[in-house]
Amino acid sequence: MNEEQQSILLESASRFPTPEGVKLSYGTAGFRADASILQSTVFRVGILAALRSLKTQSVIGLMITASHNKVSDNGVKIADPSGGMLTQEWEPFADALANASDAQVLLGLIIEFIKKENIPLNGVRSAEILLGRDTRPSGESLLEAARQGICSILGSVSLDMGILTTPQLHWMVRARNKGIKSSELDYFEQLSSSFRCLMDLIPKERKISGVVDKLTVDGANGVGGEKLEVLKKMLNGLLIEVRNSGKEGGVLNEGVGADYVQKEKVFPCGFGPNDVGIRCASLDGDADRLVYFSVPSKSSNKIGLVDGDKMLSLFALFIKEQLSILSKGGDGKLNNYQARLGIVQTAYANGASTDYLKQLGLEVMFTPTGVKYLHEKAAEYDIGIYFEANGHGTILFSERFLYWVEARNDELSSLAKGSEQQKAALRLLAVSKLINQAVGDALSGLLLVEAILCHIGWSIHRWSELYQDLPSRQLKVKVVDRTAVVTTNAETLVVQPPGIQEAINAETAKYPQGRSFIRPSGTEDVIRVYAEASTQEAADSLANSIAQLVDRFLGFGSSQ
Ligand SMILES: CC(=O)N[C@H]1[C@@H](OP(=O)(O)O)O[C@H](CO)[C@@H](O)[C@@H]1O
Ligand SMILES: [Mg+2]
Repeated sequence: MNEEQQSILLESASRFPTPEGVKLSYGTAGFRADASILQSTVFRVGILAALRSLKTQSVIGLMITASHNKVSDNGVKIADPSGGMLTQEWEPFADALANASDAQVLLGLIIEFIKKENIPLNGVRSAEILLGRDTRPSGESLLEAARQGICSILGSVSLDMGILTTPQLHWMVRARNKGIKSSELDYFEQLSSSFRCLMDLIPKERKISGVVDKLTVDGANGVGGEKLEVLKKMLNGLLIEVRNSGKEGGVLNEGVGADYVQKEKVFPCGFGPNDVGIRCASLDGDADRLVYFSVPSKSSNKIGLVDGDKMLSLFALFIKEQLSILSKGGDGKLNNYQARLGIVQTAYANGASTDYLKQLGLEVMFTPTGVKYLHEKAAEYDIGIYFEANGHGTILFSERFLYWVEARNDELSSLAKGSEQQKAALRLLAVSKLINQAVGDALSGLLLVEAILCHIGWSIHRWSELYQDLPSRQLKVKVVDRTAVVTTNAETLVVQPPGIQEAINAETAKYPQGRSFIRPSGTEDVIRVYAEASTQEAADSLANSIAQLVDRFLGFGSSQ
């Protein structure tokens, strides 16, 4: 870095001092905090994005959002060239940058990192960053801070893509780096045309009227509702009513949204007793999470929740069926490919969903919590389906598999045009275009659910009855130091502190179908407790006992 570059960086960094006494960390979801203290963090993430772009010689994304958090919060995260999350190897550098005490320290860190990573400051390509933000009022000024950070690395270019859902920005970064059409309109066109394609491929005898009745969506008063209003006009054969689109004056995520609906298991604002029986869905604040629900009775605000596990099961059923149809065709040279279909869950997946998936003969893998882990695992398969119970997930198709399906489709076009095999190939290709390959995406997930329900002629109730969720309970426990808990085996076993896992085992063994685990949260200063058992009372009681154990071993009254 020459002197001119250094003095530009120093000058702009001095305009973004760090707030006193704040330590931030690039967790599972990037940096998040009250928006009023984030200017310097976002500025520095702008620098990080520019360096990442130079290092990879690719386009990088920078998204300003705090997802399902309250409206006064905000956050910032990076999309890597593939459209996925920032590589975990750079997270410590992100932490160091965000917490550097002043401009000089910051400059020192950057110079050292450029050297260590061998980042070409004067490479063939200069840095190029796509910027997106959700609807939070603080987004505009934070975006300006990001731009200043990017500009402080000489020659870097930032492109403001406006208000977007998080998955839209990830999708654009991926498309741009692949050299394919990458505008917001291209996104809508790809989703809507692949959805129409799936609908056109529904077998005539399965087109049961009345199934594709209207879908009613809670937009969390955020960006997802706004975008769905645009997308729904481009669809055929599906009626969508958006409530809480943000235009009605409701507050982002307040009593609305996928996180609220999934955690509280009650209907969101804007829904009520008149909605008994209808098919509803809820997006989170940046539209990367989706859950479905129905209102079972007029007399209560309780809902029937259809969560990420059930979406995963529906997708798995459909993909498995298409693969099986495709493998039945005896014709052609290309009919002997054994596609590997893998399912990825976390320990929070309801045990009944895992049993169901295993009964279908599917390979189910577990990773720690956080989509970056699930995504990585799913990418090992020809088709990898991953979901967190809270509704974040997608289906990944390997390049190799897609290449084969394209070739098989071409072969079938001449050998067996219009056959069931060819239709299955076309459906798989359409799903790979509809479902976001970069990251979980509520809008694309919603269209795939709708197309599949229509294809198999299922109501939300039939879907919900796929299996019966085991009663479960989640609790949070405040402890002295949550990092004292060290887990293994996809967070299902505790190895530190000694003795606690044995105590958990002994407690869990008392309950029929009992399962429980504890882990330190990656986004809150708590230990999370999860328990499942054959009845709700038993799950509650098991969770309470485990919480007491946590308190005994790690709480403020403990001797440790
Ligand atoms: C139990 C739970 O829902 N945990 C969430 C939550 O992580 P924790 O590490 O549990 O705080 O936030 C993550 C980021 O949004 C999300 O990926 C994850 O599923
Ligand atoms: Mg989100």
